[in-house]
Amino acid sequence: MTRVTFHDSIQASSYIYIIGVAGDSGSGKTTFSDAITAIFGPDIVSTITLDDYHLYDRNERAQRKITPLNPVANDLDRLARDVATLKMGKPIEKPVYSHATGTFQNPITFYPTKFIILEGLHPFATPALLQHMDYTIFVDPDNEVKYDWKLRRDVGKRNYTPEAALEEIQKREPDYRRFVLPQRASAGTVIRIAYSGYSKALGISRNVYRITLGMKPPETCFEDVELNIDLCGLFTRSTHDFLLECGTLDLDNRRIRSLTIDGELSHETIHRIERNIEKQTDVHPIDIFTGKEVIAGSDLVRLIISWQIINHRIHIDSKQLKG
Ligand SMILES: Nc1ncnc2c1ncn2[C@@H]1O[C@H](COP(=O)(O)OP(=O)(O)OP(=O)(O)O)[C@@H](O)[C@H]1O
Ligand SMILES: O=C(CO)[C@H](O)[C@H](O)COP(=O)(O)O
Repeated sequence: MTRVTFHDSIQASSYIYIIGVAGDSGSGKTTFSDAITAIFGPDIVSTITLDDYHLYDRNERAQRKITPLNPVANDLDRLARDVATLKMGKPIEKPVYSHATGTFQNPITFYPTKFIILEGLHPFATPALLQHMDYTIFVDPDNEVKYDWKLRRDVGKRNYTPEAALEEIQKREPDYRRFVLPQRASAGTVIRIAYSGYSKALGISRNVYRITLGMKPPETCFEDVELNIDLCGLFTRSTHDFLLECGTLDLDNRRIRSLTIDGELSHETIHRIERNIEKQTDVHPIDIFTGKEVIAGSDLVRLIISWQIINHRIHIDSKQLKG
């Protein structure tokens, strides 16, 4: 008898699963979204960047003295209508904003895939948007980390001078606090990123940060999660320092459990999680870590989040079958 795989059952189902990834500009949303795509496979995942829903181009924003973080500078009503259409399995005519020129291009027809990631400044900022979200993530780096990343990215890839990029960063901060940060309170998952407690240089040279993953208690629990720490290997083979800590995040008047990872773990430490995901998804091999001897916190967090999404998605199907 042929076994039905996760991919087959997802493809056969009409359910469109929406993942909202919110955070400031340059906070690492795309980096996390790309990892989810790599784990699930690009045939069933696509991403919409909400920058495409800006109402004004770069010049118009400057003239109106408004930042893109202000919801009124974005067509969030159109976005909510488009998400509703996609949820019904129908295509949309999606606007396109170019960061290379700071202007709009011709719209494109966007066909829904089974998982759609909406990443940007306001993916669940209004009730109309929030109601369509199946899974919500808020990416929350410390200002120090965020400013360093944004400066490097905007100068390197978006044609800003260092002075202009810095001025933009300072100008945006009040609007970030007022309009984007409040979404953290409704996010199911919060990812906090700080420079490593071992050394700041590790972030710049090896992408190693102190990552804290905060999660609302999940509707469905993980199956067979083992953080397979080989104690013998820890003393004989492990060459890097790392820290794993279970704690509590007090944020936005709520208290959630958290897992903090700092430093570099040997690949063997997370091997068992990878294998479990492969067993559940039939994606063989999940190789986002191929060639890596050591794994950092953001790698592990991407894996844990993907696994939680898989569990939640399977749960939706089983609820529909029962109901
Ligand atoms: N986990 C990470 N580890 C190391 N560097 C990162 C990480 N996340 C992001 N960065 C760095 O920060 C820069 C900005 O990240 P990214 O493009 O993912 O942010 P973003 O939130 O999608 O930005 P925007 O909304 O402005 O497009 C990247 O160019 C990358 O170099
Ligand atoms: O990253 C951003 C928001 O997520 C940008 O700041 C916004 O899209 C405006 O883009 P640009 O500065 O290229 O005109």
